[in-house]
Amino acid sequence: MLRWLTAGESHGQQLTAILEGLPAGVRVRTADLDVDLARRRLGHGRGARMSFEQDAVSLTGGIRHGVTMGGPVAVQVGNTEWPRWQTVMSADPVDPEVLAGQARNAPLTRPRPGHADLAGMQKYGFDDARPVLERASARETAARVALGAVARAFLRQALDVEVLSHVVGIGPVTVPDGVLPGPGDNPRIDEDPVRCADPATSEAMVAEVDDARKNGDTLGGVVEVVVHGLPPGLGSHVHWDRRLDSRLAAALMGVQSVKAVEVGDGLATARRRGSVAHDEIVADQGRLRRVTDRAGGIEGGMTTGEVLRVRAAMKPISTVPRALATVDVATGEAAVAINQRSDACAVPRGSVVMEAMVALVLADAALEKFGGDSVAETRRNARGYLDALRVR
Ligand SMILES: Cc1cc2nc3c(=O)[nH]c(=O)nc-3n(C[C@H](O)[C@H](O)[C@H](O)COP(=O)(O)O)c2cc1C
Ligand SMILES: C=C(O[C@@H]1CC(C(=O)O)=C[C@@H](OP(=O)(O)O)[C@H]1O)C(=O)O
Repeated sequence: MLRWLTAGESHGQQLTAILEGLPAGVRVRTADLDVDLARRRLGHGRGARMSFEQDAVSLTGGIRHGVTMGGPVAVQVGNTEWPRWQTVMSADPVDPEVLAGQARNAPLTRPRPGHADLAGMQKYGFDDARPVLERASARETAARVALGAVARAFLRQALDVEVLSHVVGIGPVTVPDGVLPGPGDNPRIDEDPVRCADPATSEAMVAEVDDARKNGDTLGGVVEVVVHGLPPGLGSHVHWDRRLDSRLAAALMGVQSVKAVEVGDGLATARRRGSVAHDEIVADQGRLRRVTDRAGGIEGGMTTGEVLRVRAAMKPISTVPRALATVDVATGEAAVAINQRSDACAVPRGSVVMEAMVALVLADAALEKFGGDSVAETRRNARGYLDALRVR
């Protein structure tokens, strides 16, 4: 079983993440994590913070000379803005007079509709949104992306699996049907300002983001994660919490701002007749494959061996510059919501986070199926299984 956990606040000293259960022998370097962390900072519509802050990543456990040793992999993602926040976010108590002089420490009492502020303040008994937003913030996704890079290395080395993603919708602008990136397409997609695989749609998406920003507004959208090279049989039909679709949905729903998850053709499938909803099976050079992939590579809670496609819909950023109505909880009076700097649209950045979540779930499902205390053993087990399938 692969387990992972993150800790840390948006303006804290660092994020900390642990990945437990990975076999020995996975080749992974700090530079591999840097690549994905840098991808998570890009995209038209990103906020100011993404350009001046850096992710200072270090691998602090589980890896020696670029190879995992079988113990928990520990990662730190330092926040380069920490010197400006170390008083306000100090773990130890600070002299109240020193704190009083810090403008950043002023209580945030005008909760933003759409963010975690109000529900978190009510639930935890705070008069200030700071302790809520610090952990609710998607800054935390940097830690997940760092672990996702490790999971991605394992999937590649054990199974030749490639996880990639593209943006299929921003606000009302959507890609035409049938746009499906191939295994080597991520670098090309990364070059696009909104990580869209279709150049004409990308231009319209950029215009939509510019228009929203000009009007003091924000946008959400839809991301599709595409996985090539999966064997059939990851996940299981036997129990709801072992189904791969259920595990993927939970992982993607667990990303800040995700409001819907769709597997394969998802909602469109519900509108079709059965005769044109499913993927017919043919024998092809000793292998059983599907003529279409409407199911998005999952049937009965298990991979089919076809391309996996799963979509996540992100709501618009809740820190809306044209600030929304709220109540100042300090006075009980009507007010406008907290509104400082913010992303206008985080969908391109979000797509990299979704890749990480999918990579972690798939790495877990692969280890459950094939086991292995070393990546070589996992690979051998997977080969044996695939050979047996071919014989049958
Ligand atoms: C990559 C990423 C970046 C985000 N950036 C911002 C942001 O700059 N400002 C903001 O208000 N919300 C941002 N969000 C969304 C908030 O984190 C989200 O609205 C909040 O956690 C509440 O969402 P929930 O209701 O889904 O939990 C971002 C989300 C993601 C995934
Ligand atoms: C810091 C990151 O994202 C942040 C996520 C976020 C939110 O509310 O989710 C709000 C913004 O932070 P701030 O309000 O301090 O400008 C984003 O910059 C990051 O992704 O590294």
